[in-house]
Amino acid sequence: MNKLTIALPKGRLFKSVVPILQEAGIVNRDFDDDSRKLVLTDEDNNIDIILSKAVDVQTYVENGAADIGVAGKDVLLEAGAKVCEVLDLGLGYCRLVVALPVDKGITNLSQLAPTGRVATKYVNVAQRYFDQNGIQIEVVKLNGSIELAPIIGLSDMIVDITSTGTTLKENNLIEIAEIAESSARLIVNQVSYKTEYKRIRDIIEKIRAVISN
Ligand SMILES: Nc1ncnc2c1ncn2[C@@H]1O[C@H](COP(=O)(O)OP(=O)(O)OP(=O)(O)O)[C@@H](O)[C@H]1O
Ligand SMILES: O=P(O)(O)OC[C@H]1O[C@H](OP(=O)(O)OP(=O)(O)O)[C@H](O)[C@@H]1O
Repeated sequence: MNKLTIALPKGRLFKSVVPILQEAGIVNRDFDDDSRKLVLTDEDNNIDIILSKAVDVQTYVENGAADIGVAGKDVLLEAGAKVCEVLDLGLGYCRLVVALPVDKGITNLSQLAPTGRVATKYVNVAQRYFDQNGIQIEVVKLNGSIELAPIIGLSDMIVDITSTGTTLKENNLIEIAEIAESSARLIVNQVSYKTEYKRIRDIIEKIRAVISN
């Protein structure tokens, strides 16, 4: 049996995904939260778990460095990675939205000026969305705390994910449009899906059984 490699995001999804893999019997061992190890081997199941930044999981999977991975749909939409998206894990639900300061008095896209400056991590998603809506934008790429940009005048609006809505609210921002919904997806390398089809299907079905319980 060949060794399979599963890439997991180190961040907020990790704690929710590991118990699913354990309950599905795909991995037996425990994973120490405090460990700095980036490759965790489960000898019994012949599986390596590699831990990467959430945005990088799809890169490992697309290039075959990992056979399977877990990535947010937001990240997949942004990267456009050539991977097989095989299962919605129903975790990490959030929405990609356009938001701007409440005090601008704008409540929907049609009230926006024909040009504007947008701060975001999701530059491709944002560009595509505004192109489709005939609004010319300049994108300012940021890597976090996106909500800060319109407050301090770096941008007119933002494209970012929202979940509870707390961050938008606490920074006096209002959502004016939803671009997409997002949740964590199981992704598979296109070649591995063919060469290890039976084993990977078995893994998918075991995970499906756990999450549909
Ligand atoms: N507030 C949130 N609520 C629910 N899901 C979220 C939230 N923020 C992010 N997610 C989802 O979880 C995925 C991973 O997010 P996470 O914050 O762990 O990664 P990250 O933004 O790359 O963080 P870091 O840069 O700290 O590693 C995102 O791609 C998204 O799908
Ligand atoms: O609607 P909420 O429940 O408030 O969640 C939304 C926030 O969560 C994410 O930020 P994260 O915590 O990943 O920090 P970041 O700003 O550094 O990306 C996202 O970028 C929003 O800022």
